[in-house]
Amino acid sequence: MSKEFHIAVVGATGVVGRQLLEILEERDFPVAQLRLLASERSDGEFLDFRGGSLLVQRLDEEAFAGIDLAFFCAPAAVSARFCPIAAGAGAVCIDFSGAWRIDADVPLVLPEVNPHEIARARGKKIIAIPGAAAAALAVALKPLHQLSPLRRLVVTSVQAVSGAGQAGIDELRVQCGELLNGRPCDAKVFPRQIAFNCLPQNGPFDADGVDAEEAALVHDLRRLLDLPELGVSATAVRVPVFYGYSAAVNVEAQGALSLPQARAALAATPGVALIDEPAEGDYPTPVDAAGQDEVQVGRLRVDGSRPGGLDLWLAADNLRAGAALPAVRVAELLFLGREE
Ligand SMILES: NC(=O)C1=CN([C@@H]2O[C@H](COP(=O)(O)OP(=O)(O)OC[C@H]3O[C@@H](n4cnc5c(N)ncnc54)[C@H](OP(=O)(O)O)[C@@H]3O)[C@@H](O)[C@H]2O)C=CC1
Ligand SMILES: N[C@@H](CC(=O)OP(=O)(O)O)C(=O)O
Repeated sequence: MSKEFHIAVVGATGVVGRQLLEILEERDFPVAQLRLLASERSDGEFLDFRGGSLLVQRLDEEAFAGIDLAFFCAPAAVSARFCPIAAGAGAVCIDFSGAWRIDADVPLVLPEVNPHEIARARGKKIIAIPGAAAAALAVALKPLHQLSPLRRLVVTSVQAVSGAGQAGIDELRVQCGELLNGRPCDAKVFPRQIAFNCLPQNGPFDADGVDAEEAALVHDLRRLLDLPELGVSATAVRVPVFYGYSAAVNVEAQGALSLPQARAALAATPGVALIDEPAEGDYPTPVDAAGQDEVQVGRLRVDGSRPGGLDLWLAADNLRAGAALPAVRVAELLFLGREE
């Protein structure tokens, strides 16, 4: 009989955690035992898995005994504290948060983009998954970089409220209801009203006015593409969209990027869906990307203002394509030797 694994999911009740359970089920990951962990708020709740109901338990230091693989889909502070504890108990940790991505000793893996990092990940106990924005961008930009090395990017990152977890979704829903009924609304999760608005802020600003999400996007993208010197100018905007990450990207490559070449390279890339029929009004949107495994790319245009210039627009499901699916693929590569 093939081996089955003892798995813990920290943050199982969150939006990423629930998406992860769905994908483990869909892809038939061999699970001997699934231990669902969350904060004390969810202690005693049940979540569905493979037709049954599993109890959610409060995360504590004893939670990782006998666990082979622990997915961490909780806030970064939880990962920072508990990944070493889980690793000490013998588990391999796959972390979705930003806690470990800047640690050069921790592999940052996205199977479509840097599968060679999997070799480095073997033997490591903590492995990081990139943020959803960097993941979607890296998948779409790698084939263009292979055509002509990238010199500089200008990215406007357009992020759904689900990027801020279940609380972000709830805040948009409540604010829409209040405003449509002529009542004032409170902002608790986001810094200002998000309903019917756009906020050029996703995290705290540093002393230079750079938003934490922008800095993380630049860092993760350079690391994934193995281009530490890549010029990236990023602006992250939170928009009143429930699900789906999108971005407008201006690419400057070292040599000319022709449209037919770029289209052919993107169309041939696993993990990319080229949706680029502007005359028929066919282009990616976050609503269409939600629920899909691929990063959708379209609106390809030559940027005639500079040599090697190209503009594009992309959209991807931030929870699925940008987070839970890459994490399960990493687990498949590490534990099952499964290749796509
Ligand atoms: N949302 C997205 O698009 C993406 C998110 N990520 C990262 O994934 C992680 C999870 O995000 P997301 O699912 O959106 O967030 P949610 O807020 O929806 O879920 C957070 C989860 O963490 C649990 N949790 C919170 N505090 C603790 C604690 N002290 N101890 C144990 N569990 C705790 C929550 O449990 P409870 O329900 O009991 O509160 C819940 O299960 C974050 O690190 C985020 O940055 C990464 C890529 C994309
Ligand atoms: N921060 C992203 C979601 C995400 O990718 O999480 P992380 O910060 O761990 O990369 C957002 O707000 O939309």
